Amino acid sequence: MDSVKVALRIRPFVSTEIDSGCRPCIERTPGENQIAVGKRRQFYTFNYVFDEFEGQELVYSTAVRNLLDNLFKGYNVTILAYGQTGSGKTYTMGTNYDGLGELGVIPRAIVDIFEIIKNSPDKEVKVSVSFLELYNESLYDLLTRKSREESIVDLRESQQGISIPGLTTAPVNSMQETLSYLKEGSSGRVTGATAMNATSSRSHAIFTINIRIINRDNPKDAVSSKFHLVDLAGSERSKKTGTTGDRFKEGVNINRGLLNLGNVISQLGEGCQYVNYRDSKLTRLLQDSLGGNSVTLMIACISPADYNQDETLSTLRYADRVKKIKNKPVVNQDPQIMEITRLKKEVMLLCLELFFNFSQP
Ligand SMILES: Nc1ncnc2c1ncn2[C@@H]1O[C@H](COP(=O)(O)OP(=O)(O)OP(=O)(O)O)[C@@H](O)[C@H]1O
Repeated sequence: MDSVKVALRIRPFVSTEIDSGCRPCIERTPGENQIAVGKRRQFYTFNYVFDEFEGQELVYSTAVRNLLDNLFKGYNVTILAYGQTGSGKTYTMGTNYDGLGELGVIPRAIVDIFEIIKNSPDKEVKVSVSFLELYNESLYDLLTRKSREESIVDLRESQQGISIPGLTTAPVNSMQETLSYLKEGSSGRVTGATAMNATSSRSHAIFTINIRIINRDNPKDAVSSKFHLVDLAGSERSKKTGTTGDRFKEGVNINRGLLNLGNVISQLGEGCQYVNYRDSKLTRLLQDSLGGNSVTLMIACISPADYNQDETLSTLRYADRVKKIKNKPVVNQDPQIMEITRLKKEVMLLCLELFFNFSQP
């Protein structure tokens, strides 16, 4: 089993691209999961490629449905939608679910999870959900009834792993109930207009489905897993998105989080003993779902337009780094051990500094 897979999704041209006379810059190799970009024909291959003619059902049934098996076996599963602003992440994930139109990944997965539970009478399955927004390095609980200012929560790290005290974790018993939480939470997410997308998501949205499966014949036989469905904020260049002021600051934070995520992913790929999860909230939050006992799918979303070719190439390079992780090493994430290593490094540096100071004539 590959623990990391990458799917590429090319969205259709949107009306603004058609109106401004954009030309396609992506060519798909027929019958292959491969594309060529631009006049120089730079080739990229992924586990899956979905072009503009392939809809939500095909994306879900090909790349996502099979991951649910892992979830029910006790693996943490993470799906990350990555791409520049306006490339189709929210559409693909179905994060802004309103019950209308073609369903994205999250609502389809919810439907299937409850179908699996219905067909497993020998198991008692407990499901709960939470919905977080990471905006400007602050975490907001999207399911709380509190005011926006009071809905800020924070991460706590202990030997048991990462926890978020005070986060609403709502037990759910049906598909309808779960979908209503998705709908309720997404209505509170921060959006803002950039030159590239009128309702650009300015935050990372993380919808989490927690599952506990207990064997009715043997209650000691139980497994727990987490399904993180992450709609990342758009990677962007402020010049192109035309952002200034608050929007610019948001952009800086978004890009920093995505850069750290990329670094963590590279370190996992290189088999590094220590991984810098601590550099951003996004990576700390996803720590137990990126390393170790987990399965990850990245859906890299791109626009087909030549106007966006540079951003498309940067998304493809990012996705290519992710693809290189074949099987994640089980990484020592014990915060105490990481802290000791950090302290050891500091002591060594201090000793060196002292040595050089004293050896000066
Ligand atoms: N595969 C697709 N088929 C049809 N329309 C699509 C597809 N993907 C995206 N779109 C449309 O493109 C527009 C931008 O998509 P979306 O808002 O999902 O982008 P995004 O990557 O989430 O942007 P941001 O990062 O700014 O939030 C929307 O109008 C959406 O409906």
